[in-house]
Amino acid sequence: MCGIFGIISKTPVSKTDLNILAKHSQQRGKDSSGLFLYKNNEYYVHKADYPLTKLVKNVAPYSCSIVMGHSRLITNGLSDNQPIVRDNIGVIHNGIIVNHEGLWEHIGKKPQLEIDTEIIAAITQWHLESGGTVEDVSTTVLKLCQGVVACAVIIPQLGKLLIFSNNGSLYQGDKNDSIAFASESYPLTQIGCKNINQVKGVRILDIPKSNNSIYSEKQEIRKTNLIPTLTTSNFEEHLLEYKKVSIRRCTKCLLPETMPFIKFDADGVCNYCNNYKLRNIPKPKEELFELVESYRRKVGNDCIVPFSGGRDSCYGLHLVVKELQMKPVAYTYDWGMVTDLGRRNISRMCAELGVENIIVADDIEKKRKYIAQNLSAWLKSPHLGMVSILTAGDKHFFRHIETVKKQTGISLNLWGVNPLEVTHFKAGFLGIPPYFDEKRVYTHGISKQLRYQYLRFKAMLESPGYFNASLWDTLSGEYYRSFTKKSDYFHIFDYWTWDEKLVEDTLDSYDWERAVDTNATWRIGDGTAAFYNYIYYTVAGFTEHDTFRSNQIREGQITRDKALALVEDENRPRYPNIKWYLDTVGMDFKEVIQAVNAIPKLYPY
Ligand SMILES: NC(=O)CC[C@H](N)C(=O)O
Repeated sequence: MCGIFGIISKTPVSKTDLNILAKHSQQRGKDSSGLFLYKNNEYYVHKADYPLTKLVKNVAPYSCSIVMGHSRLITNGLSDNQPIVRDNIGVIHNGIIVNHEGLWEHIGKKPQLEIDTEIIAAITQWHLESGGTVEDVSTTVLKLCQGVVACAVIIPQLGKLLIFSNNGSLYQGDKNDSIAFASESYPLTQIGCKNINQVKGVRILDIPKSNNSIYSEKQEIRKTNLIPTLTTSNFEEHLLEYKKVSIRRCTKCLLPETMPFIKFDADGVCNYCNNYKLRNIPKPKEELFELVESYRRKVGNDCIVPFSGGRDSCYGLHLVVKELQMKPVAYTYDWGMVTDLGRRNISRMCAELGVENIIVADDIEKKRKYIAQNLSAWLKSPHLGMVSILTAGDKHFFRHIETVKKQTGISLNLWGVNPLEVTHFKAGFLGIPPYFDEKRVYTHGISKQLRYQYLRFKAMLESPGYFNASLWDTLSGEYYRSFTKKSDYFHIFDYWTWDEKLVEDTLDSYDWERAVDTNATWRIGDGTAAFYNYIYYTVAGFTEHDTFRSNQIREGQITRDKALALVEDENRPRYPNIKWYLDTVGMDFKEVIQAVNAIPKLYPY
């Protein structure tokens, strides 16, 4: 999530160290920035709506002996920035406190800001007012708050700085006679810290006492709303079509005649069924235990779990911690299309399992602008084979995982990818035939990739708007997705059966949040899915859900009738989610939906 850091020294901080720490923090969030400083016997807060490295340059706090920084991925409260100050207590926080709204009543106080972080200062004050000790502040905060709390709490009146976390996204190290902390260990090694250790629990440091108010510089409020509040209208909701389509389907699974490259045999069974090889047959778990043995470490984390916050990676993280007994780092790439709910589930799981979360956050405004450019181009010449351009930006996930491996020194990756999630059809609509022997692969053959690029280029020529600033972003992401060598990785679901009921029941035990607009639990952390599935359904009469449920039928997990009933429910347009998507990319709901509805259907109508 956000990146936080601090240097607590008796002499002016090193400019080089400060720049390194600020730069690294920015990897974790770059929506806004903040500094907390001590100079001339006073504490100061500076906040800005631009990157932290720029703020450091502008404020130039090089004569200060205490500098703390915050590089924010905004999740709660757009109108506030960090550090927050309340009752003259300063806080910088990484994480999302998922129950903050309910806590205000418990402590008998009222929020003054929108941001969840404020509750940390308020609980601290409440604890101290009720006669609690400084030593126990963190226990009280962590007992009450659900979700990740990795923070620094500055109490000038008492001359104390507390740094604490419930998931380990916080490290501390020594350098000469100063102390430094950061969200990750890597920048601390870069500045040459010794005795670097992970902070799970609390460290209490002495800082100069001051009874004066923390001086807070007025902040600018950003213009682009990165976390729009949902405003709904019946008019818009009614624009969304959901027509029952009468369409020929495979007699065994649900795939319809509009599925690319589908062929039915004399019994009406499709080639996807006839070529299907069972996927959900786990190998003995002992094999995986043996494979990972040499990666285990006595101290520190030993594997990376790619972590989107969706149901499969959340369940995978649970298995890695609870069953495989490993100490993972959960790696998340936030490109601006992780839903608020997805972010909250990331926070819940990491806090509950005590797992460090390394997040790489992209330039969210830019990424969303790219989506808007591509969506506008798409709407000018709608082509189902080009829908995937809307999610091209997330492929940089594969680039950043390499950075995370390098920075943590951990090579082992354990993936929780659902074996039944196969969506051939997206490239199928572009003209790429299904490759039935495919397992879950992360590397596509070069020739397949070239063919894909060729067909896509042809489709792009139909709408010149595709040749926009995002093109390099798309191509470079795909390059990393397809061509970088992947080593030291295993799939959790090669060893544990993927059983939907078990997955959902397990996640419920973590209070995993479900979506308000669908009964489905798949893809609810992905802000793009509701919209692209709306396109597929409206034009082709099926969605990803049909392909997923069809695999479950083939695996013998559910009957065809049950699957049919499920997709009828799951394919319903998800208005709040589609609205969120179009709001975040800044597109007009009515215009976009009317354009989608007007696309000629692929089925008799
Ligand atoms: N990404 C984060 O860690 C967010 C911290 C806090 N919830 C905020 O919105 O600022």
